[in-house]
Amino acid sequence: MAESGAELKREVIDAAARFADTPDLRSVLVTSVLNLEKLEYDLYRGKHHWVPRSQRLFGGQIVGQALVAAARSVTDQLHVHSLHCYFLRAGDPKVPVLYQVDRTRDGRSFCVRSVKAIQHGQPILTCQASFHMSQPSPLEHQFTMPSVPPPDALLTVEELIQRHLSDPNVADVTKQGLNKILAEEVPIEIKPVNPPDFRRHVVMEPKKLFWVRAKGHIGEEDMKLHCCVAAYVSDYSLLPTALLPYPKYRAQFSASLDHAMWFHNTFRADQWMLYECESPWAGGSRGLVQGRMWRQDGVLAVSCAQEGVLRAKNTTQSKL
Ligand SMILES: CC(C)(COP(=O)(O)OP(=O)(O)OC[C@H]1O[C@@H](n2cnc3c(N)ncnc32)[C@H](O)[C@@H]1OP(=O)(O)O)[C@@H](O)C(=O)NCCC(=O)NCCSC(=O)CCCC(=O)O
Repeated sequence: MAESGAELKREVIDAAARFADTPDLRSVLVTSVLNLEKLEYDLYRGKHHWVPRSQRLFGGQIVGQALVAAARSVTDQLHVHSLHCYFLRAGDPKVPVLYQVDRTRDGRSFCVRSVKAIQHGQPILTCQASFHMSQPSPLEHQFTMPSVPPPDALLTVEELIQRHLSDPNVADVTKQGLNKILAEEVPIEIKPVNPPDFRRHVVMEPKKLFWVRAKGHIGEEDMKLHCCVAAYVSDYSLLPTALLPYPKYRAQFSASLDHAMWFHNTFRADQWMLYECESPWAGGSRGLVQGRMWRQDGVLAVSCAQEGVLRAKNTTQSKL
């Protein structure tokens, strides 16, 4: 006998849930990158996963791991509400990073941790993270989420690249660059709201919107873990927002200098969130970028801000 539509739907949902619980489908961010090894009291060691082509460690990985180390030293009643980091030295992908936690202050409702990320005996990042015991408040407001198509209606970056590559007029050098992007194992999925200008011909406003989520399953139990994953995700593709108005320029050297985040509401980093990125200013070989992550139901989950060094070269200048 044919199953009813509702029964069929239920079966599909159950199968998807069983599938999602299978261990090997868990996000590599949870099983490996953010799964720090404890060496000593308040001392941890992290593993690398994806290393950018710059061959310096991805800033989001270092921030995410530093937050894991900080979070391990606070009780379950405390929730991370902000962090402030400086990237002091390029991370070396050939050796692991150690994370040393200082229990800076334990207050009644707030508590602060300072984390030093260390390689070759020197700090590569300092991070201060603050945790708070939830308190009710009559003061509540937020901006309104931008109105954009839902993720189901959009293509992933990989699908957009494949579509672009199927155009026979694409230059070989562009093809090589795009194939390199396809080969990278970034543990994040992205669906741009406006298809990117792969040929970089168009002057654009320093603003972009994309849906983003961690690849794989995380589960809903551990909110602190979702914040650590969001810290990882938040550094990806944020700084390049400052380059959108300058298609004739290529960043010869770019690296994030600092990174700050504020966590406003609960969210799941393995579910689509809208990342709204904008750069209000660039100058003096630096650029400021700000980001907001929205839950699909319109709740503002995370805000972040970052300054980066951007040393740009005009690619259209004569080589004579
Ligand atoms: C920012 C710096 C480099 C600053 O250190 P510093 O000793 O003051 O270094 P520096 O003098 O700036 O030199 C760095 C480099 O820049 C060169 N340079 C210096 N001045 C100029 C110039 N005027 N024009 C062109 N190049 C210049 C220098 O010769 C240095 O080059 P070199 O490293 O020697 O090959 C350092 O603090 C650092 O490396 N911090 C860590 C930054 C980092 O690793 N951030 C995280 C990774 S970036 C990221 O994850 C964003 C990903 C975004 C994405 O793509 O999605």
